[in-house]
Amino acid sequence: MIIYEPPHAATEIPLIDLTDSFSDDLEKRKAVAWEIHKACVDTGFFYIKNHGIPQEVMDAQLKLAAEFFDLPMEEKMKLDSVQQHSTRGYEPMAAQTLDEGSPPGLKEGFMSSVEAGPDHRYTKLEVPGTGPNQWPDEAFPEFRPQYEAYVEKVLDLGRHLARLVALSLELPEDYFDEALVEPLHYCRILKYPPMPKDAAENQLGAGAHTDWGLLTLLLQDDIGGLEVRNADGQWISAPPIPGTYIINLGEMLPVITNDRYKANFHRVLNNKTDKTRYSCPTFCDPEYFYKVECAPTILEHDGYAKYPAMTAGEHLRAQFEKTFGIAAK
Ligand SMILES: O=C(O)CCC(=O)C(=O)O
Ligand SMILES: [Fe+2]
Repeated sequence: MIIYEPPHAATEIPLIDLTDSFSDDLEKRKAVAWEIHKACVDTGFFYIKNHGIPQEVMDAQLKLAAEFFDLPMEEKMKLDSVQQHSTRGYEPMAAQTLDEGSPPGLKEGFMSSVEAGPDHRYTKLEVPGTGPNQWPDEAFPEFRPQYEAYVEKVLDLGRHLARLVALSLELPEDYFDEALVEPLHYCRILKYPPMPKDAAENQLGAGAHTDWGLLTLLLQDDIGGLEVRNADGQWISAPPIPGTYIINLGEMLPVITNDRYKANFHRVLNNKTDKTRYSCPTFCDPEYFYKVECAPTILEHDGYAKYPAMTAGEHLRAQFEKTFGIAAK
């Protein structure tokens, strides 16, 4: 029975070893799921190690990010995401305001999502925000194949984590499988330059926000700056730990769990070093039409759903429109 426990005010983000989660022994997988359960209740954030993605692949993705942002501005602007209302492609510096009332985050980005060509069901159904990705094929032909191979690996890890989350909620292990056959994913690379001397007092790299979907798998380099808000409202640091991913829960998990699991606020501080920070968050979210609703194990216990069900894709789209100021289409 999954009872409600008030969260502890964590002072650090737990590090979970995934080795046993790949075991054939269900009890071993459940033991890892229990660690995840505790982290989801308290912080909604945890590091994972021994997750199966080789260090070389992680390093190569961050190197690819640096090489992409080094392209001439003219090449990057050919992929401008906001101009094309697609949210895919290049995100110029300071294009996104995650924290209303604060200056836009001082970061530059690139994002890919589901590759929806003319025959894709999303295109046929005119799903908002859908379409093909924008790749720098001419200026940087190696970029797309490497980026896509990385996304595939991370989404596999996302599916694996979703199975552990299902176990952690006493649900069938495959509870989220259908939603994640073709996840409505977003993979971003982000560049946070050293902060200019004249930056506004409240300038951040990325303003405080909660992520919007199911699970985020964040790869960060060794510069640091990510902070997470704990149950007491204090900001705690999520420093780089080599070889790990930081996993955090998006806004769908509180809906699924009647708030047992947290989608905590996080932000990226001013980059006060003289080096550029690179990160690569991948948002592993359910397919567009998936109905996000209170899970049966929770409903059985609580007797009611705290939130109305929502369609995964509609929720994500609304958040894109809000933070990038894109006109709804
Ligand atoms: O760059 C980071 O470390 C975090 C970025 C982030 O929180 C996001 O893109 O949602
Ligand atoms: Fe985030």
